[in-house]
Amino acid sequence: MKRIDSEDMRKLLKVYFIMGSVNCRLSPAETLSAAADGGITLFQFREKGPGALTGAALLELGQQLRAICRDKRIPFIVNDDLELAVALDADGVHVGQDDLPARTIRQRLGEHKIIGVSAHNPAEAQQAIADGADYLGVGPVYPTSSKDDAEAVQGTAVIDTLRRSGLNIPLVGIGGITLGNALPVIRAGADGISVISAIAGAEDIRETARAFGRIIQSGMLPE
Ligand SMILES: Cc1ncc(COP(=O)(O)OP(=O)(O)O)c(N)n1
Ligand SMILES: Cc1ncsc1CCOP(=O)(O)O
Ligand SMILES: [Mg+2]
Repeated sequence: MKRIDSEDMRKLLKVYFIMGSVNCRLSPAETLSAAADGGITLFQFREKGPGALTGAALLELGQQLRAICRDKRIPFIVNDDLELAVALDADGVHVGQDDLPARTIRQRLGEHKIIGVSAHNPAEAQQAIADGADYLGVGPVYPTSSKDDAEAVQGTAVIDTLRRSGLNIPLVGIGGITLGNALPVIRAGADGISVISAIAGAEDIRETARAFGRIIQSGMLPE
């Protein structure tokens, strides 16, 4: 099977929801099901941070969330952990600058899986593309409390810089994105937004996911 087409990738990135058990107010299964009902377009299982599950419990949660994604027809990406991704038959893997190189992931998974790479500047983006990345995660755009070791806040300027340098690869902005500040990320050139807390911690998860979709689709804030 062949690599995902760039235009199909852009569609999947519109509302990219990321979470693990530590991010959830409800159970992870309830959280993901509600977000899926609200129309998220891609999901990343990121079991990370204080209190994160390991071993059999990690695998069990991964299997549960993977099954929900299959049922709702949402592609399932695993953060960092290539072996977990293989065990769960994930649709792809996301890696950062301190993780396994995208080239290694591509060699192991083959052409048909989705590979995402975090990039903070044009040089990292170029390397990711050369290594076979299908999309980039760029940020943190705004301050975030969901990642202790996040790089410095970059604002939307970093996305603008990447696009002005001629890079056309599908990309999402990430970090501190809310319903109120998502539009500038899209206007700077991102194909979508990637969100943990604004969806996982929302009072109404389904409606919040739905509202993100409307904003990204229309390019406008609701009345
Ligand atoms: C879509 C997306 N973009 C960026 C990241 C961050 O990846 P990384 O820099 O490896 O940090 P961790 O998430 O592993 O802590 C991401 N996970 N997803
Ligand atoms: C994983 C990650 N990478 C850069 S910022 C971030 C956390 C995003 O979480 P939130 O949407 O809650 O700010
Ligand atoms: Mg990582």
